[in-house]
Amino acid sequence: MTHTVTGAMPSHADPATRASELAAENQALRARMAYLLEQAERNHSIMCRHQAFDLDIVGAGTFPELVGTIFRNLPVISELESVTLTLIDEDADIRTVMGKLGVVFADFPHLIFVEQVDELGFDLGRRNASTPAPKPLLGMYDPARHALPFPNAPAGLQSVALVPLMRNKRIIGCLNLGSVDPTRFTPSLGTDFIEHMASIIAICLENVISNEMLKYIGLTDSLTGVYNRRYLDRRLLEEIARARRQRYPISLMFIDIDHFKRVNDTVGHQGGDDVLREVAGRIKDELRLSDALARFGGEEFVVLLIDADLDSAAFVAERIRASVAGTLIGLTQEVRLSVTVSIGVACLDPDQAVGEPELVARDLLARADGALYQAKEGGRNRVIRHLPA
Ligand SMILES: Nc1nc2c(ncn2[C@@H]2O[C@H](COP(=O)(O)OP(=O)(O)OP(=O)(O)O)[C@@H](O)[C@H]2O)c(=O)[nH]1
Repeated sequence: MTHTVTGAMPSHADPATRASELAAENQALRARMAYLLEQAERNHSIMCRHQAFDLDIVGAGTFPELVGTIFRNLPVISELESVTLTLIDEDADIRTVMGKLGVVFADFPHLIFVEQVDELGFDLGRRNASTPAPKPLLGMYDPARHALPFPNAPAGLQSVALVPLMRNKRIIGCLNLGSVDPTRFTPSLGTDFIEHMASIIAICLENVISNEMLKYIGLTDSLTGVYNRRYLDRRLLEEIARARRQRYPISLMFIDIDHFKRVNDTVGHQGGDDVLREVAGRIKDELRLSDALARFGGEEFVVLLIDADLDSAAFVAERIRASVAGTLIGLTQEVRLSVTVSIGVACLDPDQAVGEPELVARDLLARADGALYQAKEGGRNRVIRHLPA
């Protein structure tokens, strides 16, 4: 929209003509003012929406909360038809950890992972510490060229901006913006605003990913990759509360590798570690996703089974026992070991789970541990249930 305003030219016309000229000039100035005001208000509103967005993403505490906020809010506040995010995840660490923390990637169809930075499509040349960050790529949407950043492109997509996400001179991914307006992203457009937005998103992503990684490390056993005791203690309290509310039983297994000292003595500590990893894997293979497996320390594992009574827990325990005992564990081509486990199982009946959750948890653990002791005493390589009195 353009407005032309008549300049204040001296007029030699008669007073009536002069008055009507001034009135027209005045009206044009008012229209111009109204237009500028409208623009200022619009810009102010965009600024406010972006500030609110920045606060939302800075406040996101988890990875799904952050990417969810970006995909939900950015298209609305920026009036875009498509917003996607590509993250570089060389060794699939982000996907592995987020998956273990319960992130369901199917919930985020606009989240794309690539292994290598050159898959993002920027002209990177030879980069070193002083090379400036690559500039955003703006231009017409090309279905073939933009298939990776826009896997589910909305109908009528016309122009796109691929904005690198930088952290400490390193490209961590790309923010992909798409519009049905062909003039929205043209190569000549200034990119300061979208670069600023991408820099905030990059900081938030890095923070949240580091936090999730730390959370994961704090809750898992570094040797076997299964949960650790701290996680299980916490989860057990939550599950006791939920089982009481929803009135279903939960069961707990104590699993201990038999004569593990002998294993260490025979194949050394490294070999013993390999056996621990293999046993953890075999236990895991027999469990449902909702069950939790933790290494409790040494050669002892605990499994928490949700919505499982004593019979079904003992059935799973028997499968685990058979799986460990059934196939030799191969440490090298030559060294193959026969390993067995003893398992104690106890169940928490929601009707009897009264009292402080900490005491209920301690009692359940003690009952399963007591059953394990009986399994050891009874000759090992067996499952013993703790029968309610
Ligand atoms: N390789 C390895 N060994 C461990 C680890 N943690 C504990 N151990 C060993 O596990 C063995 C446990 O031995 P014990 O508690 O005597 O029990 P056991 O030999 O398994 O005998 P039973 O449980 O009675 O069948 C000890 O030798 C520990 O040194 C570990 O992280 N790696």
